[in-house]
Amino acid sequence: MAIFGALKPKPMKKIAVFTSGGDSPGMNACIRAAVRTGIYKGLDVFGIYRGYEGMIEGDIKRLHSHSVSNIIQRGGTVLKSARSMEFKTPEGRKKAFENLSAHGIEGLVAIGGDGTFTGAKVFYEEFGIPTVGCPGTIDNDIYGTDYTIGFDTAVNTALEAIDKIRDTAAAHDRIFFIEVMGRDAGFIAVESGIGGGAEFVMVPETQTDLDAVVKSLKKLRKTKTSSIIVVAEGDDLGSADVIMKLVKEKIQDPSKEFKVTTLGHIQRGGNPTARDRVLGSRCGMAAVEGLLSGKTNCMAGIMNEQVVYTPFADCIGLPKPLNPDHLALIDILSI
Ligand SMILES: Nc1ncnc2c1ncn2[C@@H]1O[C@H](COP(=O)(O)OP(=O)(O)O)[C@@H](O)[C@H]1O
Ligand SMILES: O=P(O)(O)OC[C@H]1O[C@](O)(COP(=O)(O)O)[C@@H](O)[C@@H]1O
Repeated sequence: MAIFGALKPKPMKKIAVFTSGGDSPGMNACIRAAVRTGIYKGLDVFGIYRGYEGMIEGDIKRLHSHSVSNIIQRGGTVLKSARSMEFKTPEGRKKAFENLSAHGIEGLVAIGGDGTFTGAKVFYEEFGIPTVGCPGTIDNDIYGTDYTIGFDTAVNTALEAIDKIRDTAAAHDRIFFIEVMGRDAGFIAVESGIGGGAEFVMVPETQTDLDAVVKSLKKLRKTKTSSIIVVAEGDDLGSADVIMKLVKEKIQDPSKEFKVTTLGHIQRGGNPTARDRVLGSRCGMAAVEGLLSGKTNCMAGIMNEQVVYTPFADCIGLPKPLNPDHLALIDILSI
C-alpha cells in the first residue's frame, strides 16, 4: 500500500563545514558551533579546507570536538578560505561532488558571503547535496540577517583607528579621509562614522555630492578646525585618495592640510567581539539543525533575535538597504 504525505528528511550521518570567500572574525565560532552541534546530534562532521578550492582538491578531514577547541576567540578561519575560479566551471563542481561522495558527505554548512551562496546554490541545483549557509562577511551586505558574522568586530576595529586618527587630526587641525572596507556596501562606513563622530560618510549606495561636501566643509571650518570623513572603498567617486584630491582642488585653501588613511585588511582580522562570537555560534548551530530538519539551499541568519532561514536566492538577490535614520543621524550630528 502506498502511503502519501510529507516526505520525512532522509536521516543524515555525515556533514561537512567550510568557509569561503572573504574571511571574517567570528567564523571560527561558527565552525566550532557547527562541528559540536553535529557531534551532539550524532553526526560525523568533516572540515573542508580552503573552501571550494579544497572541495575540488579533496582537502577534507574528519573533525572532532577537540579539533575546534581554543578557537572561539581567534580571528580568521581555522579551515582557511580561498576564492576558487575552478568552482565556477561545471568541471570543477563535478570534481567537488565526486570528492564529497567519496567521503559519504550528505549535507554542507557553507560559511561565507554572497559569492559563497551563489556557488552553493548552483552546486545544490546540480547535485542535490543539502546545504545551509551562515552569513560570514564583514560587510553586512546579506539579506536575511540583521548582522553578518564579523561586521561588529570590523566596525570596532575601524572605530578604534578613527579615535586614534581623531587625536592627531585635532592636534594639527587637519582634514582626514579614512577609507574603510565595503566594496559594494556602506554598513561599516556608516556605523564607524556614527561611532567615530565623522563629519561625512561616503558610501556606494548613495551618490556622493562633491559640491555639497565642499560647501559644508568650508562652513564647518568656522566652527571646527579638524574633520573626519569616512569613505567606503566602493564609493561612486572612487577611493579616499581620489576623493581627497578632488576636495582639495575645490577647496583651494593652502592653509588646510588633507590626509588619507586606508585601514584595509586590519578590519578583517583580530579577536571577534562578543556579538560576533554569539552570532557565529547561533548561526552555526542553526545551520546544522536546519539541515537535520530537511532545510536546504538557504541561509541561517538572525533577525529580531530569532533564527530565520532565507532561501539563497533571496540572500543573493534582494537588496539590504542602509538604514536611512543612520544617514540622517550623521548629517544632523556633524553640524
Ligand atoms: N556564480 C558562481 N558559480 C559558482 N561558484 C561561485 C559563483 N560565484 C562565486 N562562487 C564561488 O564562491 C567563492 C566565494 O565568492 P566571493 O565572491 O569571492 O566571496 P564571498 O562569499 O565572501 O562573497 C568564489 O571564489 C567561487 O569559488
Ligand atoms: O582582499 P580581498 O580578499 O579581496 O578582500 C577585500 C574585500 O573584503 C570585503 O571586506 C568583503 O568581501 P566579501 O564580500 O568577499 O566577504 C570587501 O569589502 C573588500 O573589498
